[in-house]
Amino acid sequence: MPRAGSVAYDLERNDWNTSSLSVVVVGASGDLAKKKIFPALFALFYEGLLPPEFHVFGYARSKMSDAEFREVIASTLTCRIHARERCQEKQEEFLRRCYYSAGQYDQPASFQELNRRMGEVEGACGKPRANRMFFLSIPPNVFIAAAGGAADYCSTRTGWTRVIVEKPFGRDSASSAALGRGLAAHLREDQIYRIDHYLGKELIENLTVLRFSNLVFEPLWSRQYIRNVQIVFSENFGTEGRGGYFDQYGIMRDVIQNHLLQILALFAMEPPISLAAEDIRNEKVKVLRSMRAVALDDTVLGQYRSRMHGGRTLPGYLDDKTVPPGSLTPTFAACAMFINNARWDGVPFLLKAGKALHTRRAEIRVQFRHVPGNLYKHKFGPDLDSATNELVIRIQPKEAIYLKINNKVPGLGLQLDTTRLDLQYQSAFNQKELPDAYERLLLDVVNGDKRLFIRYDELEAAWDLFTPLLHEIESRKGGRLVGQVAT
Ligand SMILES: NC(=O)C1=CN([C@@H]2O[C@H](COP(=O)(O)OP(=O)(O)OC[C@H]3O[C@@H](n4cnc5c(N)ncnc54)[C@H](OP(=O)(O)O)[C@@H]3O)[C@@H](O)[C@H]2O)C=CC1
Ligand SMILES: O=C1O[C@H](COP(=O)(O)O)[C@@H](O)[C@H](O)[C@H]1O
Repeated sequence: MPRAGSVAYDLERNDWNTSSLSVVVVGASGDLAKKKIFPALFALFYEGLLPPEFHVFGYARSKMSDAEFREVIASTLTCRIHARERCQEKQEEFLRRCYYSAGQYDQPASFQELNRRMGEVEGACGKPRANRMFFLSIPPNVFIAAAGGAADYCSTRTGWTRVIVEKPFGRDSASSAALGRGLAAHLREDQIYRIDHYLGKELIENLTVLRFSNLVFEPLWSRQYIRNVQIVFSENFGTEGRGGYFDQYGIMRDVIQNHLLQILALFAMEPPISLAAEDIRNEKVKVLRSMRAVALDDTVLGQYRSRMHGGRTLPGYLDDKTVPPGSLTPTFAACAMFINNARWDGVPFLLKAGKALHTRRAEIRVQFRHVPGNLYKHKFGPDLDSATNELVIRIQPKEAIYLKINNKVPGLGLQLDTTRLDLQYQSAFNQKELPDAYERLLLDVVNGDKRLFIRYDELEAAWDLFTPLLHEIESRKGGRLVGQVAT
């Protein structure tokens, strides 16, 4: 999907001559804030993509002064911008705009104090309007309290207030609905931005461009030509200290129900009537509602065990000290899903995700049907599948789009081989690094662009597809895992 414009802040929606922007990171002492949010904000600032009067406020229970907070942020800025020209100078400028306020997530007085500090800083910059963006980077048990604190005591009176919510958005349909009601008690839907960072990845942003701006793909995009679609996520590292969170959720909730299902919806949707957020989200939700819930018979689950690699013993899931002993939580899952509509009837969408596998990779693999009455059939031997055309969209690493085709090997004989039409991003676009997904998504929130955020009804439809299976698995033997496999 093309961006609304190449400029950073959209003057049609935000007049930065008369307004300021404050970004509040709630849970500023945490892992996500340090790993993703601060580096992304700095990258946007470095690129000149944030408005002139821009400030960052950290909020968490940990006690810190502004100076200590700036040190924490400075230690996180080893991001993609690090080696760039004038990075040090820009960092110092960025850090001068950062403030910290300690407080509890459920205490009005703490949020009132945050509001007072924000007002002070915003007031000093002399702009009559103040816009505020909150990123709730905290565990789910304090989501609602913090959303309430931010909305009820820190909403701006002169501009917009927007709140970014991180996954997990509940554990099943009922808890997600409860979370939705909790948020709705404090915020309007148009203020809530449910982030799924996979939607901010470059190749996912490109998916609709590929489909809808090339004549060659869209006519093939249906059951008539596509045999199956595989959406694959694998990581070559395990939970590594995040077991406390992960064990409560498992790979289905952590990756498949959100990241992979969102990719599926974008991949399979009908052409939207425009690129407007609601038109795109209307089409995505139709796909989700046309799907049948995942069946246990169509699912494989597993958990990684310890294994040897390069002379080293890699820990198993249960060796992670943050994982409860004897846990049956799946770290690997594969499931076949089906869309009951005219375009996709009978085509399996295989969603696979696993931690601590051999490689780190995320990709979409589209396998086409065999060529009817293929004149060269005898050249392929008995395994016609090896001659299947396949379109691969590699989301990460080494972003690429390639199409496997059958081709004559040059020379006098008639030998066929499978080769690739290959678009490798690094060489094609001469770009050493792509912006991180959080950069794109944070900028979208600043611009009020919701195309890449999850609407409430999409979330509801997504949980409806997985809740029966998750409940069935968890009711078996009081555990969460059906089978155990070594990676
Ligand atoms: N880390 C990641 O890679 C990803 C995280 N997420 C989601 O983002 C959110 C933040 O993640 P992450 O930064 O890893 O989380 P953390 O566990 O690091 O928690 C963030 C902050 O919240 C406070 N906190 C932690 N536990 C509790 C608790 N039980 N009660 C109240 N406050 C608590 C702590 O701050 P203090 O004690 O100072 O108040 C902590 O620094 C979560 O919802 C997570 O699921 C989503 C995708 C990826
Ligand atoms: O949301 C999550 O995503 C990460 C993978 O993100 P990536 O951008 O590094 O591919 C995953 O490790 C984590 O378990 C999950 O919560």
